[in-house]
Amino acid sequence: MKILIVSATQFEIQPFLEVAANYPDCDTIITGVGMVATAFELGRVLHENKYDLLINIGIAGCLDRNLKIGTVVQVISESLVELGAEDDQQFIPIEQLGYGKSKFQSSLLHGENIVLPFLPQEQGITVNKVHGNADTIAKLQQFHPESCIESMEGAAVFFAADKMDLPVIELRGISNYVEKRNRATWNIPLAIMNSNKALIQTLDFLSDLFSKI
Ligand SMILES: O=C(O)c1cccc(C(=O)CC[C@H]2O[C@@H](n3cnc4c(=O)[nH]cnc43)[C@H](O)[C@@H]2O)c1
Repeated sequence: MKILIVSATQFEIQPFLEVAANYPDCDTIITGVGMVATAFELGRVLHENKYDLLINIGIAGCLDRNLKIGTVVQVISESLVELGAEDDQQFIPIEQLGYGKSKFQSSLLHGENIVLPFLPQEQGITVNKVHGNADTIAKLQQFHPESCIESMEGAAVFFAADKMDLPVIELRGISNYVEKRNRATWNIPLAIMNSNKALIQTLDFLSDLFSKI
C-alpha cells in the first residue's frame, strides 16, 4: 500500500522524517501553510504518482477546552467554513449558492472504515485566517457548534482525496486553543511530538490491519 503523508511545514513532521527510512511505502510532502499551497502541491504530486491513502499530519487549534493541549485527534470530517457569501449578519454556504461543496468526510479503505481505535474522533474546520478574536470565535461556535479542530490545510487534503477517490486520514496534535490570540499558551513541541508518535502508531496499525485482509 503506497501512502502519501502530507504536512504543511517541515517542523510538523520532523520526528517522522528522522525514521522515514523504516517506512519505504510512505512518501512525504511538505506543501506550505494554507489551503492554496496544499491544493497546488497535492494536484501536482497526485498527477505524477499513484497512492492508495493520504495522511494529513500537523498541529491545530482546538475549540473544546475538555481536550488538553498535546492531545492528538483523528479529524473525520472537514468544513470549508469561509466558502460562501456574507448576507449582512447571515452566511450563505457554497452549497446554498449552488457552486459546490464545503463539507467532506474521511472515507473508507477497501470496505474498512478507518477509525483509529487509539485516538478520539473529532470534526474539523479549515480556515485561511487563524481565529484570534473573541467575537468571531463566538460567531463560529454559533454557526458550527459541532466543530472542534481548526487547521489551515485539512479540508484541502480531504478535497483532493474526494476528487481522486482516495481514502484519507487526518491526524492533528492540539497546539493551542482557538481563543483571543495568546501565543504564550501554545505548546507546539508537545503537539508535534505526540502527533508524530500517533503517525507511527497509525502506520503500524494499518500495516497490521492489511496483513489480515
Ligand atoms: O502564530 C500564529 O498565529 C500562526 C499562524 C498561522 C500558522 C502558524 C503555524 O504554526 C503554522 C503551522 C500550522 O499550524 C496549524 N495551526 C495551529 N494552530 C492553529 C489554529 O489555531 N488555527 C488554524 N491553524 C492552526 C495550521 O494548520 C498551520 O499550517 C502559526
